[in-house]
Amino acid sequence: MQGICLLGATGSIGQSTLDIIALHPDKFSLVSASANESVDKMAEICRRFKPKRVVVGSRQARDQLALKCQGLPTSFEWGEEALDSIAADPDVDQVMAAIMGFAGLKPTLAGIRAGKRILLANKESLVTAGKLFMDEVARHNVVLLPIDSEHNAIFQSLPQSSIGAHKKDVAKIILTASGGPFRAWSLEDMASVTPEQACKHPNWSMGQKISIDSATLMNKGLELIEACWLFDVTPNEIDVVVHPESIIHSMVSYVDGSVLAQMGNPDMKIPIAYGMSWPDRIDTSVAPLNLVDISRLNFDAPDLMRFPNLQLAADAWFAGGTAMAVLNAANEVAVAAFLNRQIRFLDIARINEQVLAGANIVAVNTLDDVFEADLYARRLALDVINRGRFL
Ligand SMILES: NC(=O)C1=CN([C@@H]2O[C@H](COP(=O)(O)OP(=O)(O)OC[C@H]3O[C@@H](n4cnc5c(N)ncnc54)[C@H](OP(=O)(O)O)[C@@H]3O)[C@@H](O)[C@H]2O)C=CC1
Ligand SMILES: CC(=O)[C@@H](O)[C@H](O)COP(=O)(O)O
Ligand SMILES: [Mn+2]
Repeated sequence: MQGICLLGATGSIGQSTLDIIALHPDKFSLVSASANESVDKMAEICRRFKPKRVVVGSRQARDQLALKCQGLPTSFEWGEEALDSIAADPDVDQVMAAIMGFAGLKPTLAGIRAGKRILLANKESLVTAGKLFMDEVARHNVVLLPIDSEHNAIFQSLPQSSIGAHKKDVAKIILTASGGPFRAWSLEDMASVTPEQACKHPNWSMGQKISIDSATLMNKGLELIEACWLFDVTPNEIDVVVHPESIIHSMVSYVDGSVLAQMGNPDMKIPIAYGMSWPDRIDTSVAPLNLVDISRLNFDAPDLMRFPNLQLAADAWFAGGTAMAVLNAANEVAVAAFLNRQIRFLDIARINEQVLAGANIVAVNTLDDVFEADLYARRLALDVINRGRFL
C-alpha cells in the first residue's frame, strides 16, 4: 500500500488523482491532502477518503473545515510549515505536487528532502528553481516522475533512467502543443477575448491558470524549460510542434531516424496513474484510443508572432540565472490580472516581455535567490500593470 500526500487536492489534477486512488483502494491510500481555500470541496474529500492530515491556507479556512468535518479521524492544520510537514510525513510514500504556481515549490522541496517519490505536476516549481531543484532530487536520491502529459510522454519514450541525464542517441525531443482555443485566430480577434473563452481549452479540462497559459502558449514555454531541466537538454534540442488533437502527447526522435511517441485520449488520469504505479501500469478507466474514429492527426509549426510567450521562455532559458523565475512570476501576476478583467488577453505577453526586459537578472546560488527574484518580479509586473506601461 502506497501512502499518498496530495498537494492541491481540490484542483483538477487533485480530482484525477483521487479518481485513481478510488479505483485502486488496495494499492493507494490518501494519507494527507492540501487546499488553499476550497473548504467545501475539501470537506467532501475528507468524508470520502478520511486522510490522516489536511492543510489549508488560513486559520479561518482550517476552523471552518474542522467544524464541517467533526467526528472524522483527520487533523486539520494551516499554513506553509504545515504544508511542508505533510509532504515529509513518515506515512507518506509519494507526494503528488499539484498546487498551482510558484506556491508549490516549498512543499515539493520538503517532499524531496524527505526522500519521497515525487509526482511532479507543478511545472512552475521546476521552471523557477531549475538546477537547484534537480540537485536536491539527485542529493536525496529521489524518484522524480513527470506528470505533465508531455513530459510523461517523453519519459515513456526515452530509454530508462533518463531523468536528469542526457542520452547520446537522442536527436531531438518533439514537444507537442494543442495551440489552445485561439490556435487559428488573428491577433485582431484575440485582442478582445474574455477569460471564459480563454479558459475553454479544446481538449483538456484543467484549472484556470494553466488554461490561460495554454491559450497564450506560455504553457508550452514553461514546458520547454521544464523539459530542459528534466531531460538535460537545451531549447535547441527541442522542437515544438502544434498538434491540435492532443492525441500524441510528445515524441522522442533518435539518431537512427526512429521516432517514439506516447499516445492516448487526453485525460490526465493516464500520466497520473503511470507515475503512481511506475514501473508497472494499472487500469485508469480511460477509454481506449480509437484511431479509426480519430482518423486524422495534424501537425503545424507554432506562430511566434501571434504567441510571443514561447520565444520569451526560450530567451529566459538562455539568459539563465533568475530569468526563468522572473518570467514565471510576471506571468502569474499577468494571468491573475487578466482573470480579474484588469488587462486584456494580449497584454499578458506584453507584460511578460516588459518585466523580463526590465528585470535585473542575477545568478541563482541559493533558493533565497529564487524567492527574491519571484517577489521582485511580482512587484515589477504589478508596477507595469498599474502604470499601464505595457500599452
Ligand atoms: N490540470 C491539468 O490537466 C494539468 C496541470 N498541470 C499543473 O498542475 C498544477 C495544478 O494545476 P490544476 O490542477 O489545473 O490547478 P487548479 O487551479 O485546478 O488547482 C490548484 C490547486 O492548488 C491549490 N492552490 C492554489 N493556490 C494555492 C496557494 N497559493 N497555496 C496553496 N495551494 C494553492 C488550490 O486550492 P483551492 O482549491 O483551495 O484554491 C487547488 O487545490 C499546475 O502547476 C499546472 O500547471 C500540469 C499538467 C496538466
Ligand atoms: C494536460 C497537460 O499536460 C497540459 O499542459 C496540456 O498540455 C495543455 O495543452 P497545450 O498547452 O498543449 O494547449
Ligand atoms: Mn502539459
